[in-house]
Amino acid sequence: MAVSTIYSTQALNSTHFFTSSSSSKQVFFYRRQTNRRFNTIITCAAQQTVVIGLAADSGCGKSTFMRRLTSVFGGAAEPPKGGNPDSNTLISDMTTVICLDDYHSLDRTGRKEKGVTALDPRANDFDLMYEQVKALKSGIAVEKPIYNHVTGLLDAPELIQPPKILVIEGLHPMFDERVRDLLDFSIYLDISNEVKFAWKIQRDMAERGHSLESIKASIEARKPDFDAFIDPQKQYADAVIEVLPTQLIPDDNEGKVLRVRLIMKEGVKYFSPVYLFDEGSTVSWIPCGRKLTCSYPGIKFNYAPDSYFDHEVSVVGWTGNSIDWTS
Ligand SMILES: Nc1ncnc2c1ncn2[C@@H]1O[C@H](COP(=O)(O)OP(=O)(O)OP(=O)(O)O)[C@@H](O)[C@H]1O
Ligand SMILES: O=C(CO)[C@H](O)[C@H](O)COP(=O)(O)O
Repeated sequence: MAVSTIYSTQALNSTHFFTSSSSSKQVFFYRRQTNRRFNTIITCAAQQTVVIGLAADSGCGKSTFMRRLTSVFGGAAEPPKGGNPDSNTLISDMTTVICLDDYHSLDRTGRKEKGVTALDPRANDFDLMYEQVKALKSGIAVEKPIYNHVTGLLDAPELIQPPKILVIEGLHPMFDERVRDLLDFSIYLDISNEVKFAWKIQRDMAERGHSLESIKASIEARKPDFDAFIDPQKQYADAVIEVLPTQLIPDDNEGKVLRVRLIMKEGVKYFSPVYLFDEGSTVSWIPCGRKLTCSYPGIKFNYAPDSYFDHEVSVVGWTGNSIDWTS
């Protein structure tokens, strides 16, 4: 039996955890609460690698979310020491995050020649992805390829040792059934088009030197493949985080205040969905205006059972000023 607490907030009466086990090998996580209200330290004694899948389109916050996730498990996440400076891998005390872009079978030129995007399964090697994730899960090191985002080429492989927690993040962690079956837990970041535009435009203009027009064109060009190959994966996720524009501020143009829905599958082994106040009930909560530091109603929460792709889920939703997980 294993327990890992991902997040804990006293205010919401919520403890979010998942567990993993097998008959022959076991994984144990122990939670030690610190004095700080929102801080949780996790230690882990693992005999089998736990595999977490995180799926989302480009610019939808995978790296940002991953930084928060790995920090919950402890230690700073850094690229492999002494390795390729353009490696996409991040290693911390307990986790290794590998980016599934490394399984692109076609480099940038190859994709251009064949007229396919990186989202297209034909541009990715799912056989190798499956073999390597399976090996790591069984405790075997692998020589994983590197897709170099600076040059657009496939670089020499890097050695990846089996970690306690392996996170596979990228466009397709739940696309191939064999890879999907290796996941102990899966998360899909479902970012609405408006928010995706805002995040990607701000990042790609500031950090990657792209023009507004080229960013818009790239999002549009990817859309058919996104709809065909990326978006459908959310049906398989144990948790979906939907990010939408807020409805709290009428005619909001800034797009800084967001509305988030955490959709948690019921009946997932070792995963207990969080709830507000009373499990199974339907709750809508607007905190007292006198206690808010912003204009009323600055924040709103709700919680209810629901259905999602034919399965039962619990949904916690919130909108307001305090939901930026980038800091
Ligand atoms: N929760 C959030 N709130 C506000 N902004 C966010 C949030 N998550 C991500 N962003 C912003 O969106 C941009 C893209 O995020 P990030 O780089 O994490 O995406 P990504 O999915 O890893 O992208 P890529 O695959 O293209 O490298 C960043 O500028 C980041 O600051
Ligand atoms: O969707 C992506 C990653 O999430 C990238 O577009 C894909 O990996 C190709 O990379 P590049 O544009 O650097 O050639």
